[in-house]
Amino acid sequence: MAEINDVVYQSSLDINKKPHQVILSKTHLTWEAAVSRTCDGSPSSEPFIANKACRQIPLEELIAVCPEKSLNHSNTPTSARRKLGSPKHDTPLYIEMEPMHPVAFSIYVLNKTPNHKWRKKKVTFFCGEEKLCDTWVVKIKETLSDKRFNRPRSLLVFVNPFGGRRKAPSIYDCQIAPLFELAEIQTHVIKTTHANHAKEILAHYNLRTVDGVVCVGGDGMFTELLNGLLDRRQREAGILQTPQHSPLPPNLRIGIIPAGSTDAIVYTTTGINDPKTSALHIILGDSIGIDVCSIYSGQEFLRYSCSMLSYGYYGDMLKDSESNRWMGPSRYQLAGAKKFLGNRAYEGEVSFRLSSNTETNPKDKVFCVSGCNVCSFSKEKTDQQDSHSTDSITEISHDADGWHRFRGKFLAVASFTMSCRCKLAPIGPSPFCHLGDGTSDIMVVQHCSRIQFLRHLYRCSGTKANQFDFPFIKVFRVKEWSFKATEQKEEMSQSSPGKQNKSRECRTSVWNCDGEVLEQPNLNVRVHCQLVNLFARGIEDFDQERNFSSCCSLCE
Ligand SMILES: CCCCCCCCCCCCC/C=C/[C@@H](O)[C@H](COP(=O)(O)O)NC(C)=O
Ligand SMILES: Nc1ncnc2c1ncn2[C@@H]1O[C@H](COP(=O)(O)OP(=O)(O)O)[C@@H](O)[C@H]1O
Ligand SMILES: [Ca+2]
Repeated sequence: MAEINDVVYQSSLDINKKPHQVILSKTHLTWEAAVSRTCDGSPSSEPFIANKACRQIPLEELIAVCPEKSLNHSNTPTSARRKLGSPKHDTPLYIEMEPMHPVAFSIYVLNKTPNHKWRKKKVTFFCGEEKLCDTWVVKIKETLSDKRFNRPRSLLVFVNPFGGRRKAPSIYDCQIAPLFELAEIQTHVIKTTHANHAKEILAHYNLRTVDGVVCVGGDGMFTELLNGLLDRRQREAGILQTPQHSPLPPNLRIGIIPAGSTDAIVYTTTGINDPKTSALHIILGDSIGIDVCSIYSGQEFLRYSCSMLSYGYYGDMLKDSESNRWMGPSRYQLAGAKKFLGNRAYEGEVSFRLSSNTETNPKDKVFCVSGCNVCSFSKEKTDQQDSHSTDSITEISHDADGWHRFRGKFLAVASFTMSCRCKLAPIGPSPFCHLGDGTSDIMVVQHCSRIQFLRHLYRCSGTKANQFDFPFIKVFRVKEWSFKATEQKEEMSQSSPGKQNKSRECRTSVWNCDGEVLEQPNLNVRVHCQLVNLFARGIEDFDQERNFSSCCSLCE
């Protein structure tokens, strides 16, 4: 076994009835078969192949440790109540046994499976005596509670019983609560009774008693928590929510257990929409800073958002879908098809300030991954005011103040502050968008034929990342932007002028903001780099995962 630094505790313990030397250090739990033996039982002259008999677990991946109350040394489950007497007895006879003192403990280790799905794996250590077992459990728990692991001990959980397929309560009770219990996380669980219930509670709750806030629901429910925490923080700090002020970050991390319709935020921050995976990210204390947009209508603050904000096609689709909430997630497909057939274009002007990160752009083929360099070294963190030159963008007028303007008739205008992966769009409608670079990707779909728009939508649902490669689509990486709808005009009916048949045609759409309708068409939006932290780590490199899962025979 390689030399291990910072040893906290070590002893010989049995795993699968074989003696092992087990070492707890400040960073790892390591075990190695104590004596290697050949097939005939005699000591081997060859050392064990490292990955067959030695296992090293980084403590960041240790989910929990528990004494095994029902195991004795010979690995036979026993019971405190034992059945006696002959099988002929109608009523079995029981005698009370002394409760068993645990002589074994189990650890639950993170098991990364393909497609970013996480599960737990159990390894049991037999100690032979109660005292040694107690010492091991205490030592491991003490080490894991070190601040550097940043694990939550107490959580406030909101369950939205009306989100998605209405399964949030059963998902929480059956899949998530047992995991939190295993990890000894205290929870205060609140089942919401109405929209904005969670936000109301967050306005007054004693947040010092918890280490994080969790929602069991969709993107809309997450956005409620995001707004609740940010509003509270600004109010307490006396920060005005105006376009001239920068919001302060909340002190708590947010966790999302997916139980909504789209679940784009969870998908984009963990790589999958799987409730147990999300719970494990929370238990292990993962943390990632994500960008948040503040949205205003003139000077009036409207709300915060961190995924998709879109006008025209996706706005109309959302508004239409609201009356069909009973359909669950498929309401979006029906409304999407209807609005596609309408092929409605809206006139307006998009203006924006480009990102200071000149080396990146929405088509640069650089995915945001866990530990992403673009996010880590983003210049937007320092809130730089200078935008780089945009000489290559010819159709756009630029002002001396760094603002660029783009006027036209649009089928859709959308800003993506993260790639917004979801089942419908597996690498996201803006695949190279970053979680924490301080920018949003603005997409403008100019008026085009249905077949052209369908080709764009179809490409969004694929994995080639070529949905922007059309002449009628423009994309920009920006740190601030605004939209102004062209003024409505009252139109006199040309067909029957004598009847004075005035018709006011609705020429504006609505905004789809994380699945909520914003009725004000004219918005100004600023991106705040990594303003909130989530219990997640971004999408991990897949090769790394494959290497991990084949590391050890004990794991198989
Ligand atoms: C040929 C048809 C192909 C269709 C591909 C369409 C691409 C879809 C891109 C969807 C982007 C979703 C971004 C996330 C939005 C959510 O915040 C929002 C609300 O999510 P929630 O219902 O709260 O989970 N959902 C929707 C559909 O607007
Ligand atoms: N008990 C409730 N009844 C009705 N609406 C609720 C309730 N709790 C939360 N909401 C609202 O439901 C909206 C959608 O919830 P969400 O969990 O995102 O589901 P979905 O993904 O299906 O839209 C949220 O914006 C939230 O404000
Ligand atoms: Ca971003």
